[in-house]
Amino acid sequence: MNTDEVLGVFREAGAVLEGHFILTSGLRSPVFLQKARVFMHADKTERLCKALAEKIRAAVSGRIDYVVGPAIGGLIPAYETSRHLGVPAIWVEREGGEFRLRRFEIARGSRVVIVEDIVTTGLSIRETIDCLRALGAEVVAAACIIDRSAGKTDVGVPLIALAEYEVPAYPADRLPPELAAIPPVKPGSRNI
Ligand SMILES: O=P(O)(O)OC[C@H]1O[C@H](OP(=O)(O)OP(=O)(O)O)[C@H](O)[C@@H]1O
Ligand SMILES: O=C(O)c1cc(=O)[nH]c(=O)[nH]1
Ligand SMILES: [Mg+2]
Repeated sequence: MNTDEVLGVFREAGAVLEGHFILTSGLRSPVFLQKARVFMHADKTERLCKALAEKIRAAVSGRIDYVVGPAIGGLIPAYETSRHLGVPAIWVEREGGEFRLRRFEIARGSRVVIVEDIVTTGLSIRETIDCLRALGAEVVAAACIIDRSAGKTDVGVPLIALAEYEVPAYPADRLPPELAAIPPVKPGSRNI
């Protein structure tokens, strides 16, 4: 799938929101990709994640033991992508604000691929990598449906994006006036 097709799926699902959004990194943006409105549709999710699984297979040589999804946004795409890769899906979730693998045990040396929904700064992927490496896992790659940094983010492992879509994001103290005029909302689950 190319970027236009991926964005077409998001638009069709009403998942491209406009307003004033507080992102998980604290940055502010006039656009928010509400992936949940895509993932509520199994057919759309299957199409995206099958294509992402094919990109992962082409990019990663050697075995993949687990796909790991960072909750909440990564849960559904990680599960669906793992189905196409034929490997189990597990997830990290926040405990006291930090990602933990609370429900699973993995052997040291496990080769894992992280599957995220959206990447903006890569912060959430880097936190997931820290958690997995502390458990002795080898993070062979990270993947996402849409990379809002359009390839500029460095997460320290290869990042495989189904689509790259550059969207403006601003520090809170450097908002353009048209954005400052709109009351902000924070759709994500960090800190709630
Ligand atoms: O690359 P980053 O700057 O980290 O931004 C992307 C992250 O933001 C969202 O998660 P969020 O913490 O908002 O919560 P969610 O997973 O519940 O949507 C999204 O699911 C990614 O995990
Ligand atoms: O950076 C984020 O927090 C973010 C951006 C976006 O478009 N969608 C999302 O779920 N999170
Ligand atoms: Mg998330």
